[in-house]
Amino acid sequence: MSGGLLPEGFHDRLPPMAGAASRLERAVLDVAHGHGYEQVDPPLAEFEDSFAARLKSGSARDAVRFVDPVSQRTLAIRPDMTAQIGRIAATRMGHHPRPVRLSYAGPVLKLRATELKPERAQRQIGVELIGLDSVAAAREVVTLAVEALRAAGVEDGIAIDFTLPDLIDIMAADTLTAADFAALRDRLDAKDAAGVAAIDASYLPLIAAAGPFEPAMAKLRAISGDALASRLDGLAAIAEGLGGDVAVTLDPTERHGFEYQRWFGFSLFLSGGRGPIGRGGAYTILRGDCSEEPAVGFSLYADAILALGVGQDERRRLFLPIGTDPARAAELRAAGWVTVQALDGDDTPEAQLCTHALRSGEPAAVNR
Ligand SMILES: N[C@@H](Cc1c[nH]c[nH+]1)C(=O)O
Repeated sequence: MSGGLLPEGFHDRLPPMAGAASRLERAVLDVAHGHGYEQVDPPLAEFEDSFAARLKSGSARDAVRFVDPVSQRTLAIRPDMTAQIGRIAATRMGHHPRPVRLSYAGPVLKLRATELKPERAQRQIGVELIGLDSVAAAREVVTLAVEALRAAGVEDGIAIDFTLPDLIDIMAADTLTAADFAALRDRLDAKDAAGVAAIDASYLPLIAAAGPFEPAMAKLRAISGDALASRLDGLAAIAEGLGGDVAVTLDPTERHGFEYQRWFGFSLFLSGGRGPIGRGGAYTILRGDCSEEPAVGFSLYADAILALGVGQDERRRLFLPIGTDPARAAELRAAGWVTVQALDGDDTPEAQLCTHALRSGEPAAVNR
């Protein structure tokens, strides 16, 4: 058969990965629940405009779209869940006192894959805190992301890279022509020092103000003067909440993957991984009545985390020969065993991928 069973970028999750995926999801949502975040579960697809217009600077660019034969309207499959959480907070939960703390988990579908991220069908697990984007709110969300990863079984190797997605808007929008401003953003995105210097050499130090957090912050403070002082103090306070075992870096002009995040954003990495395992930051929700509402949150990318082996517990399965007393079997399950009952006399522990077999009423390791 040509082309395989599934389109490129789609995959089945088999045992034991599918089990690891649901344990990861549970662990993250439980930590969020413990901090007051309650779960919402929006649908897989909705009106395209919801994705395009709910978040300031958001778009439906990444979404697979189709015309719904029933409503005759264009629907989009969600490429990201944050806009849906924003819609819920702004509409059906619009009357709730702020801040509102919500969590979510579910599949998303990207229109295009990239070389670094060939998967189109992915799963997000995240939280959004709606109504505030203060330093205290940001600090809560960032530390929650780290706590959730730890609860999911990540012991070490967590790294956070902070960015200031609207930094250039603040520093340069009023001082450059629109064309130069666009070119500057483009060259900074490409980290092209010669290109930046050709537009305005005074922005060149921004490229150098990247790397380990403290020295990069010092460089950025030196360049940016008073305009950014309060933001940089805020960022320092967020980073301070993380403790010494998280590697913190700053890449102040990084905008890739931060379409709608504004005053601060962050990418999460695990050592050994190729790309980010999550992103987050502060953004603005557009309410239907033209008013705006600040928010902050993060999404973890389950597939990227699972690819690093997180949450795969040792498989321990106990084979129960035919005729095993059901009461004894129940006792063993209550003691934590996974039991696999033989259904006929020909069945074997090996065929059932069992690590143990019940011999004379007690579990014994199967020699393989
Ligand atoms: N949903 C964003 C991350 C985010 C959540 N909240 C704010 N930002 C992403 O997946 O990249």
